[in-house]
Amino acid sequence: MQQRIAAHAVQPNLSPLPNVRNIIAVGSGKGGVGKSTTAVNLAVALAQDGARVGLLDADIYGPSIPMMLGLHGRPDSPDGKSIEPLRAHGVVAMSIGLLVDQDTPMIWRGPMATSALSQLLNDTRWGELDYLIVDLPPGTGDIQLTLAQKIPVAGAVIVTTPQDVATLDARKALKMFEKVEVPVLGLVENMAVHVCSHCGHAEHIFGEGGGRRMAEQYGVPLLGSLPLDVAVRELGDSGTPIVTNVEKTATVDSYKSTARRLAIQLSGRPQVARPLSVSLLS
Ligand SMILES: Nc1ncnc2c1ncn2[C@@H]1O[C@H](COP(=O)(O)OP(=O)(O)OP(=O)(O)O)[C@@H](O)[C@H]1O
Repeated sequence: MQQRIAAHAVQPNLSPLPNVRNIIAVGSGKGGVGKSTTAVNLAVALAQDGARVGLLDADIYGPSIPMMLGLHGRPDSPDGKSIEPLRAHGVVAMSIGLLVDQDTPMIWRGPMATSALSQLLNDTRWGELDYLIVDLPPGTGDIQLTLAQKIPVAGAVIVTTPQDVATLDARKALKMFEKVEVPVLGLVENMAVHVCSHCGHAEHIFGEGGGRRMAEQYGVPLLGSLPLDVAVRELGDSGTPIVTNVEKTATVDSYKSTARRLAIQLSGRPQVARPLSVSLLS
């Protein structure tokens, strides 16, 4: 039988979800930095390495995971209570975007949004998972803080671009996770460099080295620097995350190595015995 990934410690006052060994939150201080794209590709890359992976789209106001994974149709609820996640590219996924009309704007206030997410987390039939990646809403407001406090996470990943305005907000995300005792497993610097597909010229459109500087300053690992690559956007829009591309490109490599570094960072955290108790979020 294949060796399974261990469960790692969560916030001191919470218990891990049964059957879900490690919840990893993906956050960003700022919107539009590529948090969802990164979450999707990391989830698929971990599954490609043999892990059992789930993806929860907690970006309730702009759920983009269904499109990025190419998911269609409504999830089943055989008993009228629990919901069956949908499956794509080796990952099981759940999103509020699968349960409401695409054109319906989410106008919920904080408490409603967090209780809807708690329900999605608890009522989805995830099955046995090694990793559940949670794509948080962008920012560091009340909703994000409440989620970081209530979801029993083993660690967080912060996505930023190298630009000063993005790293400034990413620092706030880092502080937010520290405040609620969620270990930051590392930073991912997205859109770090653009290589012209015609002439090969490398250009640092959003500045150079912002992610590395921030990682060094705060003593957190830089899990990866991902290029700005039109294929990431095109494939994301068509529901086939770039890591599913059989062509071995530098971009595919950088996502896969980022996923491996993430798994290694998590494996160094304190382990817990097999989770038995049910975590009830309110
Ligand atoms: N490395 C990349 N190269 C090219 N395009 C990218 C890259 N990363 C993300 N994108 C594109 O940038 C846009 C924003 O990405 P995404 O939706 O993942 O960001 P986000 O931070 O989750 O946004 P939001 O704050 O709205 O949730 C998308 O069109 C996506 O395809």
